[in-house]
Amino acid sequence: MSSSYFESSHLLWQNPQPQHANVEIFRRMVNRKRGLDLKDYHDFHRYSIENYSFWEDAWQHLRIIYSVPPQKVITEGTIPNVPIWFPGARLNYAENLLWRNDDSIACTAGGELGRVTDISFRELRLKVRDMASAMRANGLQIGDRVAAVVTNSIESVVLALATASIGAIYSSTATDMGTEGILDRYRQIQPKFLFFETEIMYAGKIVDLRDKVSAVINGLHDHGLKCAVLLPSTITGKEYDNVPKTTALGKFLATGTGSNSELVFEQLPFNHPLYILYSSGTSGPPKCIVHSAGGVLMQTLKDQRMFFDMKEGDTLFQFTTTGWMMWNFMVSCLASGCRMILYDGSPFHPTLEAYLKFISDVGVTHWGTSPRFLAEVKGRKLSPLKIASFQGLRALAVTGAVVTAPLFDWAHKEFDGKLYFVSTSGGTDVCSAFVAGVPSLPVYAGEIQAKTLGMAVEVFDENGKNIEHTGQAGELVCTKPHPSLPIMLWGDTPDGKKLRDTYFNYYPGIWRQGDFMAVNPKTKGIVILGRSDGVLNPNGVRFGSGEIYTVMEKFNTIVEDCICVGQRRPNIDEHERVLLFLKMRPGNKFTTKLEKDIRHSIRTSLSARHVPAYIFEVEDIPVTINGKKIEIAVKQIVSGSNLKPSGTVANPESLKLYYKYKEIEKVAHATGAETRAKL
Ligand SMILES: CC(=O)CC(=O)O
Repeated sequence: MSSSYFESSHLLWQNPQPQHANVEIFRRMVNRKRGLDLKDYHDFHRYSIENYSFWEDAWQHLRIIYSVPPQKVITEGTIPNVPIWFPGARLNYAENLLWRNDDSIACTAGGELGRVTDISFRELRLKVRDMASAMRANGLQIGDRVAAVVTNSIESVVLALATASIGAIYSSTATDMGTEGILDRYRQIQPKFLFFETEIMYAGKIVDLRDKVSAVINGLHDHGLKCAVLLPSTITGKEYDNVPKTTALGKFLATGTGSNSELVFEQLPFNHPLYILYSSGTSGPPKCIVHSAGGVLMQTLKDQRMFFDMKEGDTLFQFTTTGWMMWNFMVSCLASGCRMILYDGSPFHPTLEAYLKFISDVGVTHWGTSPRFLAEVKGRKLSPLKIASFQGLRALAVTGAVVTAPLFDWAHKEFDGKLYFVSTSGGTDVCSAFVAGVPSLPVYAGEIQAKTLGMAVEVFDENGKNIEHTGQAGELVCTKPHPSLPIMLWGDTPDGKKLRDTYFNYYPGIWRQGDFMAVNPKTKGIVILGRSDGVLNPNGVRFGSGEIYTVMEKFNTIVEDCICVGQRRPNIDEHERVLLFLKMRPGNKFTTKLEKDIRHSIRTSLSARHVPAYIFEVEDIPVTINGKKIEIAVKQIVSGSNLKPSGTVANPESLKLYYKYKEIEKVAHATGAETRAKL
């Protein structure tokens, strides 16, 4: 196993006033309330995982709005390992987000067209009231599913909150999801209501979605759909009402009682379902992960306030579509009295500069983005501060993929060393973070600072032994329950067999996240090395693709993107072979010299055993519509499987490029890779 994970780690940033961080205020409150002497974040974390009373403290500190208090913190549920949190409590997620009924701005929406729209908390509440009233008038009830194929807009926030106010369950996908991908999801959850965009703009192109609407409605025939509502064009505002079996939004809203109605927040148990999110579905049908209203509320608020250090009046811009859990995560910031920025469209259109300027101009204090995006800005040699002032920006939060030390360094330098760089990792499965930045702890480049409060994260080896103290990499597991465990997988048996098989079977009774991680014994910082099903294992040395990506960061002005996978052909290969595929930036050539430099860098930064067997140039790297590299599909293809691309793949054609590598010897010979590998 490699011990190189922390070699490039170094101190990058320290909060000049750590005592003012929300997490420190919370720690002091717990000390006072419980008569404890928790000295620092690490003490606090230990307390939080050893005492369920921590969650009672969090309930109080996060100021959860409820009508009936809980009888206790936790009790056994019907699905083994998935307890019921805060039994007896009654609350409503939407009520917790809409308490701030004033004229401050709740959402600012922008996009490629350059139009910026603000909506106040008061106006948002009225819109939610009107939507909920129409939904009720059309028969929506507690527990019904509302599905949406929508852009990241004010309307999509209204839909989610109106649904939640009624106690129905909301599920959205992005508009670029293919028809089959949408049907794979919505056929399973059988929505009663469906909301669909009709016309959108992406990368400067007008996309008419009406054929997709028809195909989805036909595909949901006999799956319980009662009402399909079309949103007006996001470009012209025009209402389309000529798609069979649909109603235009204006007509739909007119069926409600509008200003004559009150916004009613149904008072529901803590673990009442709120959202259905989906596993990526790149290697099988997507799983429908049901999250509870209380669980999402507490965990997202905890993460935003404690780890992003968000305070009332702050502004969060999370770049996301409505099909990624970060959208659901972001929406909760309203509960902290914060504003959120909703951006719809490509960050590269009309220009990357215009997009960066937008973020600065709308006064973002907390900017959530992906390492891939930052790597692109870096690769294009752009300096954000030369484009805009970013006044007010305090935190840069990155998630969605492995973040490398050079990327931390670049961001730190580019923002004059002033930003708190928060790297987090969690997932759709928990709609929150397992590990994240902690604003009162030093930031080390290349490391995520700590495990989040209440999350009993450990590192297990293949035999279920905790190997965290060794600094070696293993599986990220969570050994105790927390409030945002999925309450069920939709369509599962009552005893939760599918849920248990998915998360609790590999290590009996213990949550296995499917990520490969290591903890630095010196700093307690964490590195996530990629998905554990993509772990590379040539000649018995196990490592994560993230280690190779860290090295490849050095080449990012020449190589636009890359993907590293293991090839294992049953009955042909004795050992796994590591293959690295490069997509070159336009105008750059894949040369023997570049390959030699890459091999040298990997050998010296990691070890000779990390050096890929072959390096190839490819035209495209497959990614999900959330921008994640799809290693598992490429691994399966090059190892000889035939794979039907799922609707989650943003560029399904790209997968075809990898089939020829099944016959690796032939391709290596024909492309000269065989000779280059020996140089
Ligand atoms: C918080 C996350 O971990 C987001 C993701 O990668 O899906």
